[in-house]
Amino acid sequence: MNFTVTSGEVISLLGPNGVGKTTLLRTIMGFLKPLNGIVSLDDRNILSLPRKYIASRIGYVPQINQHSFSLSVEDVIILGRLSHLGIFAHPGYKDMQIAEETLKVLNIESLRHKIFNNLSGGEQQIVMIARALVQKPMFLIMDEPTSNLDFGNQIRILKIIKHLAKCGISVLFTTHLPDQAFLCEVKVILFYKNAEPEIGKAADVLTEHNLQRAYGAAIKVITQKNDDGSILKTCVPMMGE
Ligand SMILES: Nc1ncnc2c1ncn2[C@@H]1O[C@H](COP(=O)(O)OP(=O)(O)OP(=O)(O)O)[C@@H](O)[C@H]1O
Repeated sequence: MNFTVTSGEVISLLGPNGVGKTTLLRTIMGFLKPLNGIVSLDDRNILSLPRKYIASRIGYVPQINQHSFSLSVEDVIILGRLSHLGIFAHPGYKDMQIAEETLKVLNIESLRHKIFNNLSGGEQQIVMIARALVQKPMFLIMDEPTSNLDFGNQIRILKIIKHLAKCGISVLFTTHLPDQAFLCEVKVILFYKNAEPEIGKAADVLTEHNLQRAYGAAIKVITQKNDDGSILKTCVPMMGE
């Protein structure tokens, strides 16, 4: 597969469990060596770039349950600033201010003194997003960022993704909910188990035929009109016989 993520572009990766979405994200970040081909960042092979440089350009939010911190939420978020600091430097006023703003934007100020390990899965997820955002990356990669979140927080994260894109930040995120790709009107990459992935606009790629092919289940794509006249598509998996 071949694709480019331009400034301010949002791409959503969809496909069945185990098809390789996380593996692709880890390869893009240079954690894994590609079996074939090249991942370029700023026109340079990512494998030739120092880890710290990559961390200052790409923020990563892994799938939940991959982190354990006996630190306060505030301290976990501040850790995200490390890629901008010298080896012996301590976070300064500017770093604290960025962390403060991010706590506010994500509406998690009340969690600041709580110990990360004692938070609920959804709360931990939002803190990990905050930790990536304080890096001020030009490119944010998120692996199922809304998987543990209630509807309110799912929408909050999707709005943040749209806001980041408007600010010129590129976002690549995996999801098991095609509705999110429709809501954000993003470009999607739909993976199949035994075929080349399909890349394009959500409305073109996420058809009933393609979704059934990808997930092996009948999925209805329902079109409805919003109050403002705009069209919204939503997916409903069918039980079948
Ligand atoms: N470290 C590893 N060593 C060996 N195989 C691995 C490793 N990590 C993942 N795999 C395998 O690679 C395949 C792709 O896994 P990956 O996690 O990329 O899938 P995914 O599409 O992200 O799945 P999900 O939607 O369930 O998160 C799976 O078969 C998985 O078992």
